[in-house]
Amino acid sequence: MLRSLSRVFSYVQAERNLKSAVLRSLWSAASVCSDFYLKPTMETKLYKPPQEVRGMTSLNKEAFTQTITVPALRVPNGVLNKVVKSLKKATIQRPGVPRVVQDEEGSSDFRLVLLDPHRISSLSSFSEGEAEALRSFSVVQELRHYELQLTYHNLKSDEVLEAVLPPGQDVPSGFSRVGHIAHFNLRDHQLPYKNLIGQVIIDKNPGVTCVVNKTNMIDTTYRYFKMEVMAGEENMVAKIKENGVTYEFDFSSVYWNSRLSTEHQRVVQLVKRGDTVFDVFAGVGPFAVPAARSGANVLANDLNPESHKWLQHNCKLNKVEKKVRTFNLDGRAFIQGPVKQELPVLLKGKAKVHIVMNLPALALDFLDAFRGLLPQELSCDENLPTVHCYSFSKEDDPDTDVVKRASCSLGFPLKDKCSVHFVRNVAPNKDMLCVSFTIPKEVLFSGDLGKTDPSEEPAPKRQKREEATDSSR
Ligand SMILES: C[S@@+](CC[C@H](N)C(=O)[O-])C[C@H]1O[C@@H](n2cnc3c(N)ncnc32)[C@H](O)[C@@H]1O
Repeated sequence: MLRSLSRVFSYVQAERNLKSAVLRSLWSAASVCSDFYLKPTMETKLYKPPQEVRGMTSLNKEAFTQTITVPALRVPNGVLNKVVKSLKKATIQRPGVPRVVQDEEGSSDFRLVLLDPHRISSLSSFSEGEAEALRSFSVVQELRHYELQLTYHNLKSDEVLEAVLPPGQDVPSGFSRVGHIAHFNLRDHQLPYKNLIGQVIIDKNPGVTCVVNKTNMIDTTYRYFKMEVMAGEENMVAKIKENGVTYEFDFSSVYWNSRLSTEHQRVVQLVKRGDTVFDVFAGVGPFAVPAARSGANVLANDLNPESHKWLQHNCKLNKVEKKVRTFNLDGRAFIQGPVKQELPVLLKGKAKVHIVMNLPALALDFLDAFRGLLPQELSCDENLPTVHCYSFSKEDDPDTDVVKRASCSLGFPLKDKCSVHFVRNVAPNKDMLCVSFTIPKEVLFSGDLGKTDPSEEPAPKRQKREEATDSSR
């Protein structure tokens, strides 16, 4: 909010120096015409808080206050709205700063329209369209100086952070948000300012009440990052909506990645009413819950007891607890237990069976759990389950890489019998992909784990399993 208005200096003197001939002709009809040249200091200071704030580690909002000078136009009330509309790109655009203020000469018939000094340094700065509009509304061609007090509240977060952090070092530019929690991956040089950064992010982002820094420590099994609160409340239980479904979970102890929402939706759209979904690495339910809402029967599993707890919670929250059976098992035990038990009946039915395996760092290695899962006498060609298995790849040809590794784990060549979907680039030279295929009957019913020859080279390099710096998990 504009705090104080100081003096208005009127520059009402004959125009001598308009640069553009076009503008000159547009404006020459007027008797009084002035040019407005901002002193360089005015221009450079406008969006930069005072030097004293440099190096501040504890936020002192008052230190950011400064008075700046901006150009202004005195406009009759009758045409005010039209003028503001015509000058949309020339008016000052600051959070909490009005574009129109009282006329300091005290006339209630006029208002001052504040202009952006980066755009308007003289009358000749107006575009032809703007100048034409001013002329048609008979606005007197005179630019005034207006002294405006800018405070911390009028600054954007990157302006505050650029002013505080050491010059030349990058400020944290972006963050991800999960409900009320903003999470950062701060660099070492930013750590001394972590409390201040957190407070600024809370102040400048409505709805953010907790800011955390994800440390480089990832829980290797359950895939959640260790994090510390930089500012705000310590409440880590987030409530979010993804594709119309509400989830709640403790962000500090389970896996969640908002960047997977499109992928969750893509897979769930393949599921029809009456189908069965086995979600081997279910997390807090972003495949399982919407699939159940679509009318599928779901068996969802996660090894992390906290994920399992929130998975159950989310089933209740979305009223699908009767459609979802939850398990707290290792993925292999889930495949060789509940999946193995349910499949024989499902194979005889018409409804499809989907098996989702989203643990990209390791899921391909779990595919061997399907080898000989069912006895030979149940062998059939119909209605074999479809697997959607996720993987990271750092190879030049990631599609070929994941197909090779899936084939190797299954002990069966999948080439030409699967599709690969690119999910997202998670780090430089590191992609996340989803390989989808029908489990070959030779795999599911072989009864012999060692006999089948994949007839393909094993992957040249094993994926490095842990990437502490990988924010994707
Ligand atoms: C990448 S997350 C995916 C979660 C969820 N499907 C999603 O898309 O957001 C992988 C999940 O697998 C779980 N997990 C890790 N190792 C596991 C294992 N051996 N067996 C079962 N679940 C496991 C983790 O706890 C985590 O919730």
